[in-house]
Amino acid sequence: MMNLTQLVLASHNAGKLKELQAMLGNAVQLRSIGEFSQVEPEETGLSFVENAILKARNAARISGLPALADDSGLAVDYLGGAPGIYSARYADGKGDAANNAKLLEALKDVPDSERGAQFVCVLALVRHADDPLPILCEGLWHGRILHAASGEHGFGYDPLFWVPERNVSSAELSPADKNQISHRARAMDLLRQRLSLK
Ligand SMILES: O=P(O)(O)OP(=O)(O)OP(=O)(O)OC[C@H]1O[C@@H](n2cnc3c(O)ncnc32)[C@H](O)[C@@H]1O
Ligand SMILES: [Mg+2]
Repeated sequence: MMNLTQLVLASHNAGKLKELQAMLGNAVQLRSIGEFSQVEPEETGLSFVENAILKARNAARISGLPALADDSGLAVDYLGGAPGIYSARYADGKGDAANNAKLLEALKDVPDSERGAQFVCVLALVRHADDPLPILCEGLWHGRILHAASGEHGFGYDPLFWVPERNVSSAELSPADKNQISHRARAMDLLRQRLSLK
């Protein structure tokens, strides 16, 4: 279908690169878009799908290579699905710690029964910048927002995300365990099937 030995990952997030490369194993080598450009495209879409496609096209254009993008985020039930596609910018670009602090504040005094949340991941793969048929795969991971951060692994909102099937936070899972069950793992399973990898 395409030369997958040279796939560029359209992400400036080191945590994503690590997880996606671990999931792909030796089948495909991901090159970071950071090798080609430090400029991050503006994520102007209204959906995870639109932003994933936008990032993939931008990376393919800059690198001249097929590109994989990951647009992801945390949708909190009590907040009507926020921060959602704005998860990275929730605290106005001040970073993971500020995002987490803002989320805890927004859910202050909200009982466990109303703290449900989903991690969402959309992967978009384009063969070239103007590809008329991007491959799209999505994954959801259901959990609950904790009252305080816990755990050192992962990145982003992981310390606040309670994983009911394991009784730990997502940041308390080993990287290998997270990569078996996360939203990103589910999306990647679908992508592997679509590409006939495995
Ligand atoms: O757009 P790129 O360059 O890929 O990097 P980014 O970090 O800006 O990525 P997004 O725009 O997709 O925003 C994703 C947000 O959701 C968070 N997030 C996504 N997946 C996560 C995960 O597995 N664990 C914790 N937080 C996650 C992440 O920390 C960001 O705040
Ligand atoms: Mg982003």
